[in-house]
Amino acid sequence: MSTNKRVLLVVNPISGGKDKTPIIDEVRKTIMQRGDDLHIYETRGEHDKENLYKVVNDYQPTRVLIVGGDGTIKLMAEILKDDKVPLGIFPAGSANGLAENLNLPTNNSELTQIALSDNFVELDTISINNELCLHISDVGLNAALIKNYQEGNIRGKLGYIIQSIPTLIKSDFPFHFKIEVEGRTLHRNAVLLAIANARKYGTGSTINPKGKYDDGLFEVLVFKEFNIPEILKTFREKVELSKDFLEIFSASEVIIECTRKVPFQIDGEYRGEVKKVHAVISPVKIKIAVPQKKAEIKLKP
Ligand SMILES: Nc1ncnc2c1ncn2[C@@H]1O[C@H](COP(=O)(O)OP(=O)(O)OP(=O)(O)O)[C@@H](O)[C@H]1O
Repeated sequence: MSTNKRVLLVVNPISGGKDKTPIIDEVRKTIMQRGDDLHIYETRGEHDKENLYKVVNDYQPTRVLIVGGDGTIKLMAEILKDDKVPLGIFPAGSANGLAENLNLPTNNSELTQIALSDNFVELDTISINNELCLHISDVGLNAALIKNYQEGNIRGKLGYIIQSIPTLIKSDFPFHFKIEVEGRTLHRNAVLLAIANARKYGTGSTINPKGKYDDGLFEVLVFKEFNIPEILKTFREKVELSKDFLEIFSASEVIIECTRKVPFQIDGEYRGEVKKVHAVISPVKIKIAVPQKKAEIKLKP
């Protein structure tokens, strides 16, 4: 067990509509038992980046624990910018896309032990339109759903379910995309085009069965039709999806253009409508504490 760590605990009080007190209490207790030092920062939703830059500079944490969803993990990764300070994650968002891929337990005491442990994975990140993406970004139907969710006032998975039917009715899919990938130019009609570093969405749906977090590549996923039986298949552990439904390209860079503006999201945060998306694998890697073995098996299938 390593001692004398300076642990920064970053808590998003609103994420997932859940009370974070039991997690904070568990972390406080464990840190005290270990004789480590703890500093807690609660996000406010405004000026968090500037505030956290200052906290990191002043406190010089040796470990950062995050209680929140992908948005909060991404915020911290953007501030730390490299893999020197490992992260420990407590999935407490509405849909925990990144954590869904790491096989983390749900029990707070186990999560705390893992978050402070020295068993790590190093994850690739993607720079998309000059913004860091850790998990999945997409243009099309899913981004429209995220926009409607963020404009609605019900948090958590229920909020997404409530918005799904109106999103489907209002959305003007399919969209026509020009895709420049690995020296080829392709034209595709699609309902949704995703750039994925991960295998699963936060809902647990496996959309990128061959995805590896640490191979220096991401996948471009072209969902060509809105096909409910195929969508339901993605919730199984071993997935074989039809090529008429989904086409996949592995790449280190892609340029996507659409003839009209399409809703766009990065790691669950809506970023407006765009006509062009440029994604390239980023030099930033992030180091995350994970359970021994289990996560390795998943990440290197
Ligand atoms: N105290 C706060 N009040 C309001 N918004 C906040 C606060 N702290 C953080 N936020 C917002 O929370 C979002 C990040 O949430 P995160 O991804 O961690 O969890 P989430 O449950 O997935 O979020 P959401 O339910 O909004 O999808 C950011 O948009 C950020 O601005």
